[in-house]
Amino acid sequence: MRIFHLSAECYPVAKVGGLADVVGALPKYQNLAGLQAAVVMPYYNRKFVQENEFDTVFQASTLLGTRRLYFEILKEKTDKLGFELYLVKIPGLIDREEVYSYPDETEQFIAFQIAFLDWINYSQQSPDIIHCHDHHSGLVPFLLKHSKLYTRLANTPTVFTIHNGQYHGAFGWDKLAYLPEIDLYKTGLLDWNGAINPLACAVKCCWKYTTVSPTYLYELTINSNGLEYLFYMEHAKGFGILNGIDTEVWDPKTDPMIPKKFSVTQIAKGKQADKEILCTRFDFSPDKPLISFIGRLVVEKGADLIASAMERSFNEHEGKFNFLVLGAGDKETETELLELKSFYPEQCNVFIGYDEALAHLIYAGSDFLLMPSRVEPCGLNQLYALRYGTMPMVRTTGGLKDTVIDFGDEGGYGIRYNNASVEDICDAVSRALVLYENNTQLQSLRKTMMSLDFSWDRSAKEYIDLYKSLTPII
Ligand SMILES: Nc1ncnc2c1ncn2[C@@H]1O[C@H](COP(=O)(O)OP(=O)(O)O[C@H]2O[C@H](CO)[C@@H](O)[C@H](O)[C@H]2O)[C@@H](O)[C@H]1O
Repeated sequence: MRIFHLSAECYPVAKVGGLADVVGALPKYQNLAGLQAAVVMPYYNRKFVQENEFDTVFQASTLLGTRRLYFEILKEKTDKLGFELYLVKIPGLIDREEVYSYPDETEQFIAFQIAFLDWINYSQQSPDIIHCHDHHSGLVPFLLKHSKLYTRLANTPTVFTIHNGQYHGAFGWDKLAYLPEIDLYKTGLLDWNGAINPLACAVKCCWKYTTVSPTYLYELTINSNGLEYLFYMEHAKGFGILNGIDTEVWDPKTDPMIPKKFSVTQIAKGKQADKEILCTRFDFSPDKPLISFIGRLVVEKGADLIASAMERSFNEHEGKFNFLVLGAGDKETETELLELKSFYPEQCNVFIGYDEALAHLIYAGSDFLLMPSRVEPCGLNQLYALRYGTMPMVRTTGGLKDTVIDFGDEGGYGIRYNNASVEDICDAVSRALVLYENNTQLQSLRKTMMSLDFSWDRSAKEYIDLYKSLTPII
C-alpha cells in the first residue's frame, strides 16, 4: 500500500514542534509494518538539506493565480530516514530557511499543495492513500475531489490528521484565484465564517480525519477556535489515535545527545550523572529537586502561568528546588521568565531559544517536567519524560489525560491537576517536593515510568487498519 504523508515539518529535516516528531517517525514504523510510506514536504534551506544528497525526480511549472512558478521535486538519495523523502522546491517561494511566519505563507502552502498534486498527476502515480497533516496540506482533499485538473485522482482516499486544531491557516476570499480551476458550485466547502479555512475544508472533504489522542477528538467539539460545531457535525468521520514516540531517537540507553546513558536497571546513577552535568551548565545545585519546562511559550501550553506560579512556589519552598525553562514564543512570557530568573538567580534559569540536544539532556537530567497546558492534542514531552524516568506534572487535558495517571489515588506514575491555574501548578510543585523526599517511592515510580510502552507499534497499526477500511481491495 503506497502512502504519501504531506506535512510542513518532519524530523530531522525541519522541526518546530511535535508535528515534526510524528511525521519523522510514523512513516518509518508503517514501512516496517510492510507499507510503502513516503513523506512530501516543502524545501527548507537548512542543515539537513545542505548535508544530504538529493536527486531531482520531477520538474515542471504551474500557476499560482497569474504567477507562473517553476518547481522541482527532490528525493533524498538514500532513504536513510526509513522512508522516501521528497521536497517541493519553488525558487523564490519555497526555498527559504524558516518553516513558518513569512508574510506570504498562504501562497507558500497553496503552491506546495498544487506542486504536489501536479507532480503525482503528471507522473501518473496513483497512491492508495494521501495522508495530510494539519492545515498546511488541508486543501488537498478538496482539490482532489473538486478541481478539474485532478479528476484522474478524484477517488484517492484521503486521511487528515489534526495535530493542532487551534491553527486553521484561514485566509481571505480575495486569494481564491490562487487555487487551480475548481468547481465553483463547491466553494462553500472552502468556507468557514466568511474566510477560506483549510482546516475546516479538510475536515469536510477528507475521507476520515484523526486526532492525535482519543480525548482530543471529543475536546475539539468544545474548543477548536470556532470550529466546534463543524467537529460536532462531522464526528462520525473522526478517529482518535494516540501518538507514539520514536523509541530509536528517544532512548536513554543509546541517546547520543546525553552524556551518561542509562537503562531501567541503573536509573538512579545514570540520571544523577546527567543531572549533575545539566546543573553545572545552569548553575544549580544537583542535590535539590529539578523541575523543568520545555516547549513553545504560548498560552495553549499554559506558559503565561509559569512565572507567577514559580514565584509563589519559590517563596513557599524557599531554596528547596530549582526550575529550568527551555523554550521560545510570546515575547511577554519570555520577558516574565527572564525577570523571574533575575529575581531568583540561584533557583531559576531560562534558556530562550530552540536546542534539540539540550532538550534531550533536560529530559534525562530533570526530576520533574511541568506541562500546565490549556490545550494539548497529544503531547510528546510527557512521553519523552516518562521514557527518561522524569515524572510529568500535567494538567488533565487531551493526550495528557490519556497518557498520564496520577501516582496518588490513581496508583499511577505522574502528577495530574485539573486546572490550568497558578494554584494548581503550585499544588503540583508541593506534591513533587514531598515525593522527592521519599527516595524509595521515587525510584520505584521511575522504574514504572521507564517500563511503559508508548512506542509507535500499536498506533501505526491503528492507522493501517484505518487505511485498510478505505481501500478494501488491498
Ligand atoms: N525550545 C525547544 N528546544 C528544543 N526542543 C523543543 C523546544 N520546544 C519544543 N521542543 C520539542 O518539540 C516537541 C514538542 O512536542 P509537543 O507535542 O509539545 O508539540 P507541539 O505543541 O508543537 O505539537 C502539536 O502536535 C503534536 C504532535 O501530534 C502533539 O503532540 C501536540 O499536542 C500538539 O500541540 C518535543 O519534541 C519537544 O522536545
